Amino acid sequence: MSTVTAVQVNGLKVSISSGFSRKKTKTILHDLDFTVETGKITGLLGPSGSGKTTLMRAIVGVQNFDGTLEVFDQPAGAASLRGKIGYVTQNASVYHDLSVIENLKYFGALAKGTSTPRTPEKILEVLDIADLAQRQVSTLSGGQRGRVSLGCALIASPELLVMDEPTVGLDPITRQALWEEFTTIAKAGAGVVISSHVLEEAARCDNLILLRDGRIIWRGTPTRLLEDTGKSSYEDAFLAAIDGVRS
Ligand SMILES: Nc1ncnc2c1ncn2[C@@H]1O[C@H](COP(=O)(O)OP(=O)(O)OP(=O)(O)O)[C@@H](O)[C@H]1O
Repeated sequence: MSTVTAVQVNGLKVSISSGFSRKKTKTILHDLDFTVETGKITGLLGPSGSGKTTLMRAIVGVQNFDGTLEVFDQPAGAASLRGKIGYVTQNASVYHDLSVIENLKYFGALAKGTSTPRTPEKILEVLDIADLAQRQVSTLSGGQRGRVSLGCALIASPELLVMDEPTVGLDPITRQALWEEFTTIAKAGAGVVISSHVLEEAARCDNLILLRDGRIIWRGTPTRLLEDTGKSSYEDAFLAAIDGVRS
């Protein structure tokens, strides 16, 4: 399978105005350059506040920025990208007063016209939530709700899937199942960008981008991260990289 560039970032900078007169400017992302390819999982790792969510928001087109950010050769946020990108936010974005199947049908209907949606039944099967189909979302546990939210993003068969800590707070069995699903999605040809706090999950990514204070401090494969830092665990390697190894 040939890979194509899903995301091309050059000189990306995000600044936010704050204060009473909005005269104070804080730079959140500094001059980032990287690419994301289809067919691969790109992991965004970094301490809390390092800029992972802001970067994902820029990729999906809901964050102002300076520099160049193209998704499938279109400027981020272009109308033509609608339906091509699935975005899973940290907080489950689903309708709590609808059932699981109603949510899936709704998001599937929205996707019609811009992509070829999967069937709700397929999503229930893939995410192993068929037994929850008729349940109202408000009655689900946090982890179950997260899976439904993921399902609502997956139903559009996005060509680029951007997920902000989709496995946070989930039990190891569910995490394992979801990572298998992410791998399947990437192998089927989509680009997958995923942020995570669980450093051992880094091993499941094809490429890693380590962020600190809005700067990329290291980029490469998981194996190279261990080699470059001389560590045997991703947790130690990450801490070593944060302490100063440069790509
Ligand atoms: N609207 C905003 N106004 C001011 N500062 C902001 C705003 N949005 C984000 N920030 C700041 O930008 C920095 C990066 O935030 P961001 O949420 O992107 O980090 P993160 O790596 O995703 O963090 P976490 O892992 O805790 O979710 C933080 O210092 C945050 O406080």
